Amino acid sequence: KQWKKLRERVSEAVKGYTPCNPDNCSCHLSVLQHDLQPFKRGISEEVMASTIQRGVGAHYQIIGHKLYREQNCMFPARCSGVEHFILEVIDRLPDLEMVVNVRDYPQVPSWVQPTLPVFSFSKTSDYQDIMYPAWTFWEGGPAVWPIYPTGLGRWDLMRDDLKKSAAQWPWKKKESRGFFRGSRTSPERDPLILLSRENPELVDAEYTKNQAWKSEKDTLGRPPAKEIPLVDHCKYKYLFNFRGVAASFRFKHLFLCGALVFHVGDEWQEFFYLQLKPWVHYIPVKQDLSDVRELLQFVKENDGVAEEIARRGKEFILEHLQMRDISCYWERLLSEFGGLLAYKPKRNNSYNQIIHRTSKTEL
Ligand SMILES: O=c1ccn([C@@H]2O[C@H](COP(=O)(O)OP(=O)(O)O[C@H]3O[C@H](CO)[C@@H](O)[C@H](O)[C@H]3O)[C@@H](O)[C@H]2O)c(=O)[nH]1
Repeated sequence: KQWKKLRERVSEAVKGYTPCNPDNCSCHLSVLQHDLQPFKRGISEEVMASTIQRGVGAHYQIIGHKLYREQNCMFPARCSGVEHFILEVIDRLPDLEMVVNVRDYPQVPSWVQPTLPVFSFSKTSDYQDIMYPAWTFWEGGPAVWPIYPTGLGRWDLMRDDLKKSAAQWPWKKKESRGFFRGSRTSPERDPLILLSRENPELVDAEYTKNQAWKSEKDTLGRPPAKEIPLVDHCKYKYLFNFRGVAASFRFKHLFLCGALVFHVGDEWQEFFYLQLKPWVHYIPVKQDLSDVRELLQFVKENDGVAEEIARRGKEFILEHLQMRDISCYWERLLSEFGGLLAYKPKRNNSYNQIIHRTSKTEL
């Protein structure tokens, strides 16, 4: 009786949910249409020039199916992760140019006019950046010692590893506990760490180091915890996702464990988040975590409901976040963006052509 309301919330959400059309990455299409809306009357050469001049990202040009970039890229591995996908689809792209922000934080606040076209991987509704699939689907993700020394990447390989681990940890074998490992990139994570210290049976959540770690203050007064690879998260039923600086890359991985994802806060987005629905695919948790105890209790006492949400979440990522969906999103995004340029971009001869030795995902 106590859980009637929450059970109803789940069944209503499931009833109201229509699975999206998997053809041509159409699932995520409304996101790029929304992001490109401010530019529907065209992007002039002047607007593009002032975007480039602001220096908030790397200036790319695609001319005659070749990719060129200004010399500088703030994070070369991130640029490389972006270029991988562009090169995959370049034969089908029109001539265009764009500015790609490879920092974590978005750059185009909604209140600033005119809206400048800047591509960023993540934003909140306070920003008008154009979202693109993050570099980390290929390379350039955060380096975590000793588990991901060269940086989190290769979503294709990660998908396989996580699927294998999920098979070893079917729902019935998983431990009925909340789990989180990560660094203190946002203090919004603190309440879960504190809850774990108070009630380790309910949730096992600890801070690890990142490159910015200086003292125990950065791990909330305790020594940093040992890093746990994402595949080893699969032995727990309830996995937590939080924003960090911007969105956290871990969100997509957690689903593939076949675990129930507790998604804290709903401000920070990546291009695929919109199609994941609260109660259908994951458990939404208030940003201040004030409802987390109740939610953990609910899923423990309604194991069948929890298992079904976890199953739907995993299925969504398996079906709609494949490597081909990433390439397809890039292609549609850049094709439509190119169509909005109100001028013909001219090649900057000081830029080098970008050629990757392996630009095919299968290699
Ligand atoms: O023991 C651990 C610790 C971390 N991770 C993973 O390592 C990645 C990095 O984790 P964390 O240090 O917590 O950073 P995040 O806050 O998730 O991500 C930061 O780093 C990203 C790339 O730099 C940014 O885009 C985010 O906005 C920023 O908050 C995540 O995928 C974690 O799941 C593990 O698998 N096991």
